[in-house]
Amino acid sequence: MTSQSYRPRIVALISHLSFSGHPSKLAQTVEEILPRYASHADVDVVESTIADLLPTAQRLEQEQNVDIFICSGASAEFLRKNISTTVLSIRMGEYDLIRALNLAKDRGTKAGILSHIRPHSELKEMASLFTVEIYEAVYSSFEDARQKVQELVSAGYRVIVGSPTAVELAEEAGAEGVSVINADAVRRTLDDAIAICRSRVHEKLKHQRINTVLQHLTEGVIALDLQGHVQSINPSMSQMLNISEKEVINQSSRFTFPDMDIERVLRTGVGEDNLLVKFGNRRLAASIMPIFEAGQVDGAIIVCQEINAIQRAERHIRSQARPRHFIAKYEFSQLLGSSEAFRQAIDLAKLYATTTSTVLITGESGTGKELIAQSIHNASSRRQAPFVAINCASFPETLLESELFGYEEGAFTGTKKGGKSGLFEAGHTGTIFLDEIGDMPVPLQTRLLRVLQEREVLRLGASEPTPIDIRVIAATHHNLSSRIEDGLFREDLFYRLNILRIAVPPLRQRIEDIPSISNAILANLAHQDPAKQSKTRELINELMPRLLAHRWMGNIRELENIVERAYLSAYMVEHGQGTPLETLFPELFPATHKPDITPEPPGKNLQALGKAAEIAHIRQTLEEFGGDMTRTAQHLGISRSTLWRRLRKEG
Ligand SMILES: Nc1ncnc2c1ncn2[C@@H]1O[C@H](COP(=O)(O)OP(=O)(O)OP(=O)(O)O)[C@@H](O)[C@H]1O
Repeated sequence: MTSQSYRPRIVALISHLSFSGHPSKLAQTVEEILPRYASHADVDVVESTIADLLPTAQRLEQEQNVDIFICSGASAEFLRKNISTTVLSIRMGEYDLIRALNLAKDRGTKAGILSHIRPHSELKEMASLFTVEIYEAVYSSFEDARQKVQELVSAGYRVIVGSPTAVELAEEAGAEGVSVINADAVRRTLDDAIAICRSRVHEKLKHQRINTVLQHLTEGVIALDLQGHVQSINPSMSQMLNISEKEVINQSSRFTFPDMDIERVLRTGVGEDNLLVKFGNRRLAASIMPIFEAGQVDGAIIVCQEINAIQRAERHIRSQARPRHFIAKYEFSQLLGSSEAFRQAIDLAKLYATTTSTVLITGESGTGKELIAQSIHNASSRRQAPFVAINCASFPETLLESELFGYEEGAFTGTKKGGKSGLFEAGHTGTIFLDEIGDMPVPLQTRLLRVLQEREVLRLGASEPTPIDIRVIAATHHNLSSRIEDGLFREDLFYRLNILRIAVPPLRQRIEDIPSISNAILANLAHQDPAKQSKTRELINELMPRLLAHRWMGNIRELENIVERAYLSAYMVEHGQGTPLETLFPELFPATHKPDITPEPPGKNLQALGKAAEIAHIRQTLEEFGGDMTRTAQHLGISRSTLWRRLRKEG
């Protein structure tokens, strides 16, 4: 129901000393004015004897869902005491009185006015205007009215002015009755009745709306009356205090909140905010606000929240705020390398991207572990959420701890106001990349294990953990098994991390990628200078045998460095400035690189050579043939793929 669609149900209940069954004059008057109410209210006229008044009203109450009864004088008063539905009395107005007095004047007699409960203050003045002697008798019940009429008639009052019942009583006593109730009085009463019904519905709907809000609020709310008694309590508050609505309604709030000075708020009308109250062993943040009605304090409202819930919400908000730098840049399509070994690693990574499990990436420094981690994140369902990366080897233990887990305000000296969220919280719903996990101090490994197991983090100095939803990708260049043996890595953490594993091959095990990766790095560097690009390419081609034979301890990072240097040197080399390549790229021409043993002449059966000598020999031959793998293989009497394998094994 809306307040617009609502139609008040009103019954005009007209009572008589005796009732013939024919509509009375008053009933006819009411019926005549009803058409003007037809569009916005349902009004019925019901007549009964005074003796039948109560049962009739009760029957109507049950059958018709009546909003308001309208009734005259003492009948209204009588009904009000006996039924719960609102009863409005049809009251005479000043104008009705003037007309009645005018009538009495025409009859040339003294007039008795019969008023129900309240006398008319202006009556005396009015009477002098009409030169009529009047007497006002006030009655409180029907029996009282009958007695007053008899007294007036005995005292010589021949005209009695009053309600329809007073008129009947006057006639019964042999006097003339003049009714003050006319169409105007009925109209006024009906207008009042409709206004009351509408404002009640409006209030009811307003209450329903407020109640719906209260029912769904996560904050606990209690409303108190002026005496501090509980008027209502919402489900959150019941749950927080672990008490049922029945237990507290109409009870003094003093027992519920002994720490709160509720009386002072009700007395002074000044509320209090940010209070800390204890309820059992729960800590609540509370505020109490006065409720004003027509400018006067009429009660108070208490709003409570669990401190832990506030802290949780605050952390959640912090972890939702995503700084711009928590973004993964790389995607699988940007990763260079088409060698079998690298493609196998990437295929695995792509497969892992479809899951949310923890991934452990192993491989030497500079092999692209972080790029693979970023690509997994960007190919996963978490791509819209943060990607947070931290190098566990580059922080001292205490700093790493606060970076990862955050801290509460006051956890140690120098803490920020409001504390600080750690990277686990910052990466909530996304991915955290823990680089160099093998270097993480053992005490932090224990805390990390807890995060992985419980999926919640405990800030330093906090008592309540914060739930988090985060995917962990860890990477290390260490051999974790030997770290475990040395007591530097927790075995249980290793098993937690080692769910999905990717081993990224070092560059020396995929030397077939060197030409294409160098080209791609160069194209990226020199895309605005094609001439210089081709000069650099010539230089790189010249260096290629040495690039293929190099040990690449820094992997792609090192290759990037060499290509950059080649780019910067290409000009000098072209202009014959004479700087020998050995000087520009000393790592590619190591003096120590010369094998300790004198190599056998080319073509000698490889089986006869020791392992180190074998590799040295292969490298030298490769150099002699300008990096040409096919000719090198032919010369050595092995297949091209064996040649690849031998060079890789060296790594
Ligand atoms: N497959 C690749 N394609 C393109 N660039 C690569 C590739 N692998 C590595 N790189 C380059 O090498 C650099 C180092 O890569 P990355 O940081 O991912 O290596 P890492 O294995 O995580 O090294 P570290 O263990 O030292 O942190 C990157 O900046 C990137 O430019």
